[in-house]
Amino acid sequence: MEAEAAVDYLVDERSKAQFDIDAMKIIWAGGKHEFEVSDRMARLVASDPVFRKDNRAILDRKELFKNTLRKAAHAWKRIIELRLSEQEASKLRFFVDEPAYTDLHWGMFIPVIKGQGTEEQRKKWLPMAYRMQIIGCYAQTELGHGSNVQGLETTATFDPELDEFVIHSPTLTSSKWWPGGLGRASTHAVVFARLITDGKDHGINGFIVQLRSLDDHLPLPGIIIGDIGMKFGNGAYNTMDNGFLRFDHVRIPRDQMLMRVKQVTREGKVVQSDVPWQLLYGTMVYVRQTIVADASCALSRAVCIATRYSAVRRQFGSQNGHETQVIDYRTQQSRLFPLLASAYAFRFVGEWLKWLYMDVTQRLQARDFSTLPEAHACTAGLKSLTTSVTADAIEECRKLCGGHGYLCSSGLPELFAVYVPACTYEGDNIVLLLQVARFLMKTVSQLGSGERPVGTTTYLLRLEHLLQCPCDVQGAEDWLKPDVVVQLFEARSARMTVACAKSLSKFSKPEDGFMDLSADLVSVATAHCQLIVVSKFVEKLQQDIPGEGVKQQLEALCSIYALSLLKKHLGDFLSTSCITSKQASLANDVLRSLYSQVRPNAIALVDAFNYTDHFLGSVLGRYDGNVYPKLYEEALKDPLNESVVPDGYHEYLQPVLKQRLRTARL
Ligand SMILES: CCCCC/C=C\C/C=C\C/C=C\C=C\C(=O)SCCNC(=O)CCNC(=O)[C@H](O)C(C)(C)COP(=O)(O)OP(=O)(O)OC[C@H]1O[C@@H](n2cnc3c(N)ncnc32)[C@H](O)[C@@H]1OP(=O)(O)O
Ligand SMILES: Cc1cc2nc3c(=O)[nH]c(=O)nc-3n(C[C@H](O)[C@H](O)[C@H](O)COP(=O)(O)OP(=O)(O)OC[C@H]3O[C@@H](n4cnc5c(N)ncnc54)[C@H](O)[C@@H]3O)c2cc1C
Repeated sequence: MEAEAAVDYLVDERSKAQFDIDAMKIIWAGGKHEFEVSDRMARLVASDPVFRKDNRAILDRKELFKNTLRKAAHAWKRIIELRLSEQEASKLRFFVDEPAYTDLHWGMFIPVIKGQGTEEQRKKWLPMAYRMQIIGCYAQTELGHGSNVQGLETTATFDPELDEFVIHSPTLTSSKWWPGGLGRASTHAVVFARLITDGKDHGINGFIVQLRSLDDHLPLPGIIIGDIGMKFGNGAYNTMDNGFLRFDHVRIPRDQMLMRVKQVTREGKVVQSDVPWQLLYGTMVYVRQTIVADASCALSRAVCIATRYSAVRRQFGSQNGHETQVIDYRTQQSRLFPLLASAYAFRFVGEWLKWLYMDVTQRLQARDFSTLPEAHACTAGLKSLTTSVTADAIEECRKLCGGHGYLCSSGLPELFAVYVPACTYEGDNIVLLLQVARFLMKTVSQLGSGERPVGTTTYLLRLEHLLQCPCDVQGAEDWLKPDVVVQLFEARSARMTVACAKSLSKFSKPEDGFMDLSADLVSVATAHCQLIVVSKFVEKLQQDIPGEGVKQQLEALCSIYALSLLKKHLGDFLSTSCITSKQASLANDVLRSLYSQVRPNAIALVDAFNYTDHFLGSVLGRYDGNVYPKLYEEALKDPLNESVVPDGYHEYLQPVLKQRLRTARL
């Protein structure tokens, strides 16, 4: 193929933008400093050949894993050499874009010790972990139980004679199963086990357990350990060594029990400290909050690929002598632009959730535990909502790219395979929504007793009004009023919550009601979480938004986000009499005009994510839009094309062909 001059096939598209894209980049990144760090780290990774990732789909598991170890070691080397800050290091790992044991070491092992260890324990273990002299993972889930944490079977029995705990796996189903980084890399784990003293079961607690020798990496006596095997997709999450682990009466010193929530004294007495026992679940709250932030990254990445490709791809019709760009089809817009709007919506709700998490952490330090239930409900619900939408959206983006979306070189199959377990890990999404519903039912039931709802449930204080208020939409333009839209989402959520609470009250045992009504409870929780996302988008727009045209674009996206949800869940809004069918029809007209408003800005709106071609890893999403020659080039690189005649021709193809020839002659 001839060498081509550098051409930007999307230059016309970029010239149509009606807003200051540099200002939007800063909004997306969360600030100037965040933008600068992110941009610098992305370029650093993209320019380093060790971080190449275009061969992942064709490496076998062993090569793939070794390559991941190599990249993680190289990343660590660069972090040390360049003296990167924690923020820079974490961005660098993010742009390396390969699931690895380091995610669990930094993302769960260190946080669990920070959150559940005593001061003394933090002083002992964290410096070693920060220097990576030990590598840790989070070993909670077992073969038999994941969601039901209280059902875990691993035991930690106190032996007062030797002042030790004996960690044991009494059954096959008690084998730890899934922890990332456990299979091959970790030297240590925080293991969740039943605390048993003097024959009494005191429930679940975390214990720091060394798994492998720090000299030769061999498992320590009594430890049976390995990788659980290949997972969904080629490459994808198979760079991670999710592992199994069994204990045969493994002894650890008493001071390796994480003792912030419960302590065991030298005599074997269990002392419950004054912090709520639910702090044992605190690491999950922290990680769920990071997963929400991560959802906007995965979603924006898929949307960036699908949007750029939709502007390049032409099929049918005629536009100034060319066929029509597929992005100009209304059907393409109505599938793509709500996803673009969701990417921005999740970005802002993720920012807010980070703030909420920091707020609850500070309160906990000051021994104010009042906002913990709300933080749990928000992190659980938003983790569930954003990951489910993102996983479905990546698949939708693949379809938006037609046949080429199915090629690995589009980047979408791998993105989907890596992303989709987010609907399961850190809490199955349905199980988490049921937690939100439980919280809402409790909040409503306490309204009569004078308990004031807080934070995201404050709207329930206006319950009487929300149960009967009509929707204030007379003409199409009313749908663009944020207060009208927010009140509508509040009314829908309040009405669904009250209806479910009424149905629940008919059961003599609340648990029976929860079982029977669980599908409705999930819908209630979803409505509440969607309200949170819409409100936080609206609140973001009430802040100072610098940059020409930036606020207008975000306003359009906010309306698209809310109105496309309205369209998707029309049944909820109509059946609760929140809107009339006439109002629904007006909302649909407004959506169409909003799509027209976004259309000329679509490419600039995805450019604002500031993704490098290396990070996107997609021929279809290339910044320059030079899709076809690059697709051709990628095809030629496939190992099947290394020889003109394939391996196996002489054994398996030729004999068949020859036989057909003989048959034909007969
Ligand atoms: C840069 C960082 C990178 C980090 C990694 C980033 C991304 C991830 C990448 C890859 C994946 C990697 C790792 C994955 C790890 C894991 O998956 S770790 C395992 C996670 N496991 C789960 O999430 C299990 C889900 N199950 C649960 O959370 C609980 O068991 C469940 C809440 C479902 C039920 O618990 P149970 O005690 O049986 O519940 P109740 O319903 O009776 O609740 C009792 C009360 O406790 C409250 N509560 C429950 N959970 C929490 C919590 N987390 N915090 C605060 N409070 C909580 C609940 O509301 C009840 O309160 P009331 O009594 O009603 O007042
Ligand atoms: C890629 C990946 C990485 C992971 N990493 C880790 C890790 O590092 N450390 C760790 O400890 N764990 C890890 N896990 C485990 C993960 O946290 C669990 O798989 C997850 O919490 C779900 O639990 P489960 O597998 O028991 O699902 P189950 O609870 O068995 O779910 C099966 C089905 O039952 C339904 N269900 C379950 N309970 C209820 C209920 N009460 N009401 C209604 N429906 C219900 C669910 O909705 C689901 O449809 C990982 C998992 C994956 C996939």
